[in-house]
Amino acid sequence: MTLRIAVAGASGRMGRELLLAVHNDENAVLSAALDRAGNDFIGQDAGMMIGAPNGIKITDDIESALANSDVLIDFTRPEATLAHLAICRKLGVKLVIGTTGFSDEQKAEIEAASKETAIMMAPNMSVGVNVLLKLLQQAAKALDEGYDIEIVEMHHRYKVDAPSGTALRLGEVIADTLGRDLKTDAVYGREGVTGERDPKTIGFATMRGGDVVGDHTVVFAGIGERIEISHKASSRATFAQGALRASHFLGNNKTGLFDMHDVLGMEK
Ligand SMILES: NC(=O)C1=CN([C@@H]2O[C@H](COP(=O)(O)OP(=O)(O)OC[C@H]3O[C@@H](n4cnc5c(N)ncnc54)[C@H](OP(=O)(O)O)[C@@H]3O)[C@@H](O)[C@H]2O)C=CC1
Ligand SMILES: O=C(O)C1=N[C@H](C(=O)O)C[C@H](O)C1
Repeated sequence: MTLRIAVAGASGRMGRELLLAVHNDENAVLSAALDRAGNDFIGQDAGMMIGAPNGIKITDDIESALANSDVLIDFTRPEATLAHLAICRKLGVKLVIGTTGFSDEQKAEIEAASKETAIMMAPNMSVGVNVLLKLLQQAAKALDEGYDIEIVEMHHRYKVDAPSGTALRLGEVIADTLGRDLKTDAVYGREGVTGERDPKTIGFATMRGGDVVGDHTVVFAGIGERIEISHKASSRATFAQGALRASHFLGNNKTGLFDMHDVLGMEK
């Protein structure tokens, strides 16, 4: 069956990559392209974003755009994703959410909506990062005592949220594995006379610059040795391929909240 996929934030960095991925998928068709009201590309042919006109005009009319769509792929901003979510919920359109930077309340709203339509949400849709999340559980179990845990991430100069959604997920997985609570144990950057490191903390360091697609490193630092586990994305195509895979996965589910481990068939 050909899946009808709508893309939100169509003129954005991920939006363009998603348009290309859908264009190249013989089992999917672009059903709509959305962008923000006032965006320069509203009314233009979405295919122009990838040099292949397709007759689908970029629109800010969410409801009309989604009326003939099976799935919406959304890599935008939290407030936009929630506006799209409300319409997806109403129309029963499935949703792949790549947006990061949600508050706890916003995440709860997404979870509630998943009782009415199927949703896949992941801060990082690359296969590599989702394998890294699994490796981390093993490493954290073995390195619980005597190793300080720090998470370092670097992204391009245009990124608006920090730490990255992926870095936060890495921290959550480590905290869950070790029975710790990231809400109390996270330290987001250090400055001045900080005192010695509290062993139960999980530190985060954020760098921004240039065109870095997405680098993440988890450091387990002990006395006499240090383990570093890294993932470096060199192209956004890896995220778009994950989103496309997730869209097809949702085709088989009516409701529920899923993550990339479900999509990839990896053990929970
Ligand atoms: N899960 C994953 O694997 C990945 C997640 N991401 C996340 O995806 C999101 C987007 O990243 P990126 O593509 O680089 O960002 P961009 O800024 O390049 O694109 C965002 C798009 O969303 C649109 N937008 C912004 N606000 C609204 C709004 N209120 N209503 C409708 N549309 C809106 C923007 O329009 P305008 O330009 O007019 O503001 C733009 O087209 C981020 O949260 C990022 O962290 C990124 C890569 C991978
Ligand atoms: O904004 C980005 O670019 C990215 N955001 C995601 C995040 O916040 O983790 C994933 C990826 O690293 C790129």
